[in-house]
Amino acid sequence: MFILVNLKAYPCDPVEVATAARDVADDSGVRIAVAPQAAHLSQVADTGVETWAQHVSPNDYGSHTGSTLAEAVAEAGATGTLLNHSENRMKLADIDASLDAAGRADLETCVCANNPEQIAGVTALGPDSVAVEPPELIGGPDPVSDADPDIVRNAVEAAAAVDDDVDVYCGAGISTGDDVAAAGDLGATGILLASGVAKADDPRAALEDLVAPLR
Ligand SMILES: O=C(CO)COP(=O)(O)O
Repeated sequence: MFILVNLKAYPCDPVEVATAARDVADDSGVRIAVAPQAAHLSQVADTGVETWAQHVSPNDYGSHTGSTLAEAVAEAGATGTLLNHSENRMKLADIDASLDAAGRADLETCVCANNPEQIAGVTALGPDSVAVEPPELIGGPDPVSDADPDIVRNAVEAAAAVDDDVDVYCGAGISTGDDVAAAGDLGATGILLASGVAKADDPRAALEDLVAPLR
């Protein structure tokens, strides 16, 4: 299982979380990546942890004020990017163009979607992975793996029907190792989480709990 920690715009210390994630990944052998704010990418990448951007713009170099170029996040040390997060939804054509931009910069890609129907649609665009995250469960106490297991099962099935080379992750409310194990049992090959680590009093302990069943 791949554990992708999205720090969103939470007021946590990105380097503290990144250092803990690096150590827990090294110790456990579990693949863990951290997706900080764009301005923190270099600091996070300097810890040695696998580093992802939260978004890249659909455009190339040029007159695009305020954009986050795929090339720039790669130069800052990112090796992957989220796209179309529930809190940063994109038009279909822009997801497609951002996937092209990520490809030019050699970034791994994970496109988020609300439900299995959208998962099928974004899988057709050819990302490396997709992540199903029901918006109503994001940031809440109930893990998607318990609260809506069918959405995960159906997302796995929907993606496989389009392209079975695309990995399917799930997220929303995941915060414990039991949640990670349950997501794996439903067919997900990774999880996307945020508050369970970024808002934890002890992010290192939270990460250790997440990987415990995977050791
Ligand atoms: O949106 C998410 C990850 O990108 C999920 O957030 P939570 O883990 O806080 O529910």
